[in-house]
Formats: sequence, C-alpha cells, structure tokens
Amino acid sequence: MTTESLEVKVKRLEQEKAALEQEVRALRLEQSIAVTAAAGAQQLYASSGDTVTNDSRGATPSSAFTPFERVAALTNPEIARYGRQLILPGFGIQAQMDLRNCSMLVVGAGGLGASCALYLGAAGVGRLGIVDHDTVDISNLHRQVIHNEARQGMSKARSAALSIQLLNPHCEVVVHELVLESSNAQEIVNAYDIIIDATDNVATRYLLNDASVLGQKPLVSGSALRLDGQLTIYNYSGGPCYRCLFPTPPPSETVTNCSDGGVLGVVPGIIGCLQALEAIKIATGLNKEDPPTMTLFSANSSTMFRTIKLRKRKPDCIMCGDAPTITKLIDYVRFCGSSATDKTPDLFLIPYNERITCQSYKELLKDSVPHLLLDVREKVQFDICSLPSSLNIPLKALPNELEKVKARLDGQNDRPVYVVCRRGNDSQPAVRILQENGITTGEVKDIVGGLERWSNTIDPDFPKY
Ligand SMILES: Nc1ncnc2c1ncn2[C@@H]1O[C@H](COP(=O)(O)OP(=O)(O)OP(=O)(O)O)[C@@H](O)[C@H]1O
Ligand SMILES: [Zn+2]
Repeated sequence: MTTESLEVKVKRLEQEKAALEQEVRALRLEQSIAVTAAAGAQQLYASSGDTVTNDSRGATPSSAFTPFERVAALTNPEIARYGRQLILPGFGIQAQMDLRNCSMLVVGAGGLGASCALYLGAAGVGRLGIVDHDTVDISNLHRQVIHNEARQGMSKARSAALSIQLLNPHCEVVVHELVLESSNAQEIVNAYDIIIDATDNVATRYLLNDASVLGQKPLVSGSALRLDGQLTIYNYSGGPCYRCLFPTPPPSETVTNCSDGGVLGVVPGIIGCLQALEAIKIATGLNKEDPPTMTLFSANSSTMFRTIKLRKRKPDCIMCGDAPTITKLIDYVRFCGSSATDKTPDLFLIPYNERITCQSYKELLKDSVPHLLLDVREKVQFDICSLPSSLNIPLKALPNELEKVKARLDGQNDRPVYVVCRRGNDSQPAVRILQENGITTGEVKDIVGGLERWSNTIDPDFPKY
C-alpha cells in the first residue's frame, strides 16, 4: 500500500468520523426534545446538544465570544448537503464557503426570526446567534413555525436553536436568552458579522441601529403587521442608517404590535425569508453594487411588492454622519418612551372609583342588577367571544353611534352602564365619552383588566386570544 493511499484512507475515515459526530449531535438533540416534551422545559437545559451553546449572561459560559473558527474547505457531508446551491451559477463553492465562514445574529425568534433563522441555518451559515428573552406561547404558533406545540413555555431562543440543529447540525447555534438592551447589545453585536433585526418594538430598532453603526455591521431590518411588511438594509455599502430615515421615534401610543393589531401568519414568514436572502447576499457579496432600497410588501395589493430607492447615508446624521454626536449606546427606553418588554401596558386614564373589578361585575350579574354592558372592542374581536347581552360599539365609532346606546337603554335613563374591552385600556376613554354626553344619570364605569382578566380570574372557560 502506498503512502498516498494511506493518506486517502485517513481522510475518508476522518470525514466518516465527522459525519458520525454530527449524527450523534442530532440524535442527542432529538432525545433532549423528547425529554422536554415529557418532563417540562427545565430538563432541556441539562441536555443541550454539542453545537448549541448558551449565553445567559453569567449562568453558563458563552460561546459567542469564543473565536469563530473559519475553515479553508467544506467537508464531503457539507458538499452533499449544499449540492443544489453549489451548482448554482453565480453562487458556487466560493459563496458557500463565504456563508460557512460568516456569523450572523438574529435578534428575535418570533414571526420574522422563525423563517429567517431556519433558512439561514439550512443554507449553511457557519455560526448563528439567536437572541430572545421570551418563551413559546400557543398564540405564537400560527406564524412562528420554528417552535412547536410541545415547546410551549420553553425559551424561544433555545427552541429556535433546537429546530435549526435538527435541520442542519453543521450550523453552530449560540443561544442568547436575554433582553437585548444598552448594557449588553454592543458586546453581542460586535461578536457577529451581520445583524438581523427580527424584533417588534421601536426601542430595540434604535438600539440595534446604533450598535450596528458603532460596530460597523450591516443591519438587515424587517417588520410585519396585519397584511403588510417592510424590509431594509441599513448601514451597508454607503446606504443610510435607521436614524437617517427616522431621526425621531414615533409616539409610543401610535405603535401597534401583532398582539393588538393582528397579523396573517405567512406575512412575517415572507419578510423573514427576504431578510435571510438579503443576509446571504451580503455574506456572499451578491448585492454589493445594489443601491439602498426599502421593499414594501402588501398581501392585499395586486402587485404585492414595491421597492423604494433610498438616499445614501446623511452626512449630518447624528449616528452615522460625518460628525456623529452619539458615540455610545444610550437609554432607549427613555428615548422611545417604551421598552422592549412592555407589550400592552395597563393604562390608568380614569380614577379607580370610576372603575369596577371583574369580581364586582360578577356579583352584579349574580344579583341580576339591571344595567347595560357596552363592549368597545373592534367587531372582529367581538365576533370571537363576548359576554352575554353586551352591546358592541367599537371605541372609534362610539362618538357617532351614541344613539345605539340610547336605543338599548330604551328610556331607562338612570340605568348604570358598564364598559368592557380586551384589556381595560380602551374602556376608559369610552367611559369619558359616555359621561360627557350624559348618556345616563346612573353610574358609568369600566371593568378593570377587561375580558382578559375576566378569563383569568372569573371564568377560565372564557376564550383568550
Ligand atoms: N430587546 C429584545 N431582546 C430580546 N428579544 C426581543 C427584544 N425585542 C423583541 N424581542 C423578541 O422578538 C420577537 C418578536 O416576535 P413577534 O413580533 O412575532 O412578537 P411576539 O412577542 O412573539 O408575539 P405577540 O406580539 O403576538 O405577543 C419576540 O419573540 C420578542 O421576545
Ligand atoms: Zn444615519
């Protein structure tokens, strides 16, 4: 036997060993998921796979900050896996190697992050960081297809990592189970080559923008709500940063999230896929010459996609301009008037003596106290569920539809009127409208916490959505 053939044999055995190791990792992950489903999310923390590493800032050693190992060649199993991309003219081995040697950070494992992270993992990105502080909820699953029913209550970052690993054990996934904020963002962003904003709040958008500018990283930003979505690459190839386009944050009360506004599941899926595509194009240099653009998607329009050309970066931008005044991360909660974690805050717009609790309203029902219950949610929500005998007039329509309230009171102008909504926020201005229009001489009060609290504290069979 010649030395050469021995070398070939060694190489082959090494590749077989690498393939077996990958298989063992995938099997271990599958096993850990089974354990989780049977014994609760906690079990998983003790049995994570080799290439899923954890960064919970102090709890376990992190790997995002261990140097990312770049390689000189793909292994045979990788060549077999990525074959259809490798034979793609204009992509080929070089682009695949670029992906393998690239690290990306997906912030948010929700609607956008689900499709984005899965496709990036599948495509062969070398290291993928996943940031999310939240846990999987049943109401996520119509769009966050990276998670599943058995993983309810599990950390989204970890669940996403497991799905990616099961799909492609060649991708190293780093789990960041934390709220990304000023104190930790820069260090994490600096550890990756490309940043993907798949979050749902303004404070994190500015935070990621600033950290990406300071760390000189391209930022692939997406958003989706209802039937619409948006996609932009910031801080890349002379293009603008987020602050060039939006120097001041919108008033927090004008920002709607999916939980309040609704979203068709496939819409964030589409935008997340586009984010993955743009990140791949950046990693492989495919879009270096493209001018900066913003892509708008609307499921309702016949053309669906529209692309707007953007100006280059603004020389007087306070973040990415010629003489920036922001040189380190700031307090984004104060700047935006909202935080990454306050979803729908409980508002206190009227005094407590003008409100009743769910418990008091239940007593009132038990004693058959005559009254009118006005439900001010939108009709689509009222159609899902409602309390018996309630009258539905959405808050926005109320000033013009007071006649309907009067008609229901039917001349009994001293009847108390109680107002309910989903969470006890819209019901408060409705109380004011009824009072100002002298709708009754009886009391007008709203139900604290709305129907969500009714379901939580009084009637567990009342649906929550
Ligand atoms: N600063 C942040 N740090 C870590 N994760 C974040 C941050 N901001 C947002 N996220 C995560 O980004 C994801 C956004 O997902 P998505 O827009 O689908 O909303 P959601 O919170 O999952 O759902 P819903 O609005 O229906 O409750 C969420 O999982 C959220 O926890
Ligand atoms: Zn700028």
